[in-house]
Amino acid sequence: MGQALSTQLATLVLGREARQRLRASQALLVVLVDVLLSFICAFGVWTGLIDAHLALAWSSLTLLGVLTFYAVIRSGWNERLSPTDPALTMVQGVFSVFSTVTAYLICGPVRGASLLAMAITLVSGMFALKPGQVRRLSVLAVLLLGATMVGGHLRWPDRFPIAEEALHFMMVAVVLPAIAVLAGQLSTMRHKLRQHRHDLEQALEHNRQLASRDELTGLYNRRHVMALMHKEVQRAERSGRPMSIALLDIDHFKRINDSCGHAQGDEVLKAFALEVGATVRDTDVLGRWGGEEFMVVLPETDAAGAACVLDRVHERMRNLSFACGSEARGVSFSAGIAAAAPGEALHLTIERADAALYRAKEAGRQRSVVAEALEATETTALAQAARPVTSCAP
Ligand SMILES: Nc1nc2c(ncn2[C@@H]2O[C@H](COP(=O)(O)OP(=O)(O)OP(=O)(O)O)[C@@H](O)[C@H]2O)c(=O)[nH]1
Repeated sequence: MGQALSTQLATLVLGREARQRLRASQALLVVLVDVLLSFICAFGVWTGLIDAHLALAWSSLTLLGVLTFYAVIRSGWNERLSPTDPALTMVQGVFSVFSTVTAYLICGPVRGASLLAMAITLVSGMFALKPGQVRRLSVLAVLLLGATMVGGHLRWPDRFPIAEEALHFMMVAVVLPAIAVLAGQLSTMRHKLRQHRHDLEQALEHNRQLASRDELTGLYNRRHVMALMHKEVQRAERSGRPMSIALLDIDHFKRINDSCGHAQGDEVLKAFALEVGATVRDTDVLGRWGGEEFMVVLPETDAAGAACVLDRVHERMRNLSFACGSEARGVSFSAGIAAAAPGEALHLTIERADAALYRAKEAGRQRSVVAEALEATETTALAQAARPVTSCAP
């Protein structure tokens, strides 16, 4: 209950989207820092070190500014107003420099303390800005403070004695550029880290591919097909809907290798995989079972439906040819189809498909054999014309 309330509150204050939440929380942190600085200012007023009117004006304007930044980010306008820097870091940095310079002007004898706030501005910029931006911000800060010190001394020599201003300026001129240099180093480290993370993600993706894909054809490998098959069997068991598998084997593939070369054999395997993939449904699973064998898993499809799909694949293969020397050759395949029987172990369904494939080869190749339970009925690619077209719809 309490957690739900705090989640709701966090969503209300920061929004939902992760990046915007981060930006809003950073803007709120700046608001918090400026509220605390306002308290310090109030303490300065109370001790008589800072003029009350000036302190009130400074606090009001500063808080109004940083709250405006928060409101712009929370409303999502930042993404429209500043697509290149949606966190508004640079604008907030410039605002902060001006606000700190103003604090320096109004803080009387304790103005040196406001220089710390300038350092905070640049340090916070280190985490979000590019090195060039932090450099520009530090140059702006040094110049603006320098001008303020000179102007302050010329206008009010008693309040801004030359020795103190020179000392403050030297501090600023050393510390702020040093922060800018550190920001550059931090940015390089961040860049390297990002690059490493990117490389790591790519390596992981490559490993994932290797674990589940066949390198030659790009199809799922046997292990992954098995895993997907198990899932499909479970789904079929739950829904009570049919599911079939088909084991495809290219006919006389050894001859292709022997007479056209292994490299051409590889090309045939790739072309074959493409053709089968283009024929089956997107929801079907196609994988390389090994060598010149391929497995198709057909969810929500009974044996007759699977035979139709395989007939379409046979039909398509008739148009596939490849060059073997100066000769154009065709590719055919045989297939064994098995519909998973309710409660049947997957390896038994595979065995039935394998036995049906064997029968297809035995019967003369370039055909599919459907295994029905323990019996098998034969269909040939040519018999497709005799089937009702509707049952063969893709
Ligand atoms: N080019 C190539 N050949 C492969 C690959 N994997 C297996 N083979 C070859 O595929 C051939 C399979 O031959 P067989 O099992 O005798 O079968 P087949 O010649 O297709 O004869 P049937 O299946 O009876 O029609 C073997 O010569 C294997 O070396 C591969 O990745 N690339």
